[in-house]
Amino acid sequence: MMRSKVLSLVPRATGVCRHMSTATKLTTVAVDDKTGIATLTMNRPPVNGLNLDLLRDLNQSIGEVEGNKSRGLILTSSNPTIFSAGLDILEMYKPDKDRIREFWTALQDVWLALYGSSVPTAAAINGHSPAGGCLLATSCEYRVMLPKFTIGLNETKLGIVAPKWFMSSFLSVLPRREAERALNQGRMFTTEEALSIGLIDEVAISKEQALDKCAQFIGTFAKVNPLARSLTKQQLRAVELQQLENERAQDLERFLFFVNQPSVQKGLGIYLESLKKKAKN
Ligand SMILES: CC/C=C\C/C=C\C/C=C\CCC/C=C/C(=O)SCCNC(=O)CCNC(=O)[C@H](O)C(C)(C)COP(=O)(O)OP(=O)(O)OC[C@H]1O[C@@H](n2cnc3c(N)ncnc32)[C@H](O)[C@@H]1OP(=O)(O)O
Repeated sequence: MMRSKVLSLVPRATGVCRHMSTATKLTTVAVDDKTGIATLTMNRPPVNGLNLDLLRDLNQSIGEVEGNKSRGLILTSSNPTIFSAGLDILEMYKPDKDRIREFWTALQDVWLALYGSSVPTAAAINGHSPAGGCLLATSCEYRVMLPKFTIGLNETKLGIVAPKWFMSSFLSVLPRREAERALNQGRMFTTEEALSIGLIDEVAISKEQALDKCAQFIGTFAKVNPLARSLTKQQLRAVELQQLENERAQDLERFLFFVNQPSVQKGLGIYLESLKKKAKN
């Protein structure tokens, strides 16, 4: 039986209330009583764009899963065709100067929490997964994707640069040569291409099957000592995690400097327009 809990959206003590969302549920956590596995579902229409509110919710939900003795975490989306469209470009285009700092800090928090999670993690990628969506998926230990969608780090195509820690997640999954080429090209892979290159681990024909396959992956740790497993994972990921921990402030300043460049703002504006035009047609 599923014990489902919808998270409350109480602002964190350090948060700025003005920017918090309303009663909209942006993530839900459901723990399967039988398996003890938590499914964390993103639910921010129309495309699960990672804005400040969704990032804060994600962080809170990952924290909850860490705290509630779940045996694993499956990340997925309530949208039938989009896992996540990546960072909400509206947060970066003509940004409010305080909010954009909170936004990037929240993104750092989510990556540190997910990539560094002590429980086994898997992504059921039930839709397109560009850029920040790919970051979330590659921060997990296992990926199952549905056919006919795309995944990748397309930043260079947008005239922006994936930060080092985006690259770390990518490099933890792909051979360096493949990762380098894909990053430089800003390449989006189809499900079939992603499978053949190793960017995803399995293909499923439905979301239900993807969730099952993710649960099976998490089940492979059933007979492994949980503390030994979690310390092993954390040691394997320690260098990348520590690097961002040590450089958080510089990483934020680098991002702010880069994103505020007139040429970058211009590019983001053009890209947003093209997305809107496409949506209308
Ligand atoms: C020297 C430098 C050193 C270090 C670097 C330092 C700093 C680096 C600086 C920046 C790094 C930033 C890293 C960025 C990461 C990102 O994630 S950027 C976001 C990238 N995402 C995308 O490119 C995806 C764009 N979207 C799509 O391709 C499609 O929307 C979709 C395939 C996801 C879904 O397609 P459809 O179902 O057809 O939906 P629509 O296209 O019609 O979209 C509906 C609606 O949503 C809006 N929208 C889509 N994506 C976004 C988005 N990412 N942000 C904001 N809004 C988005 C779209 O405009 C439509 O809106 P409406 O017209 O309905 O209002």
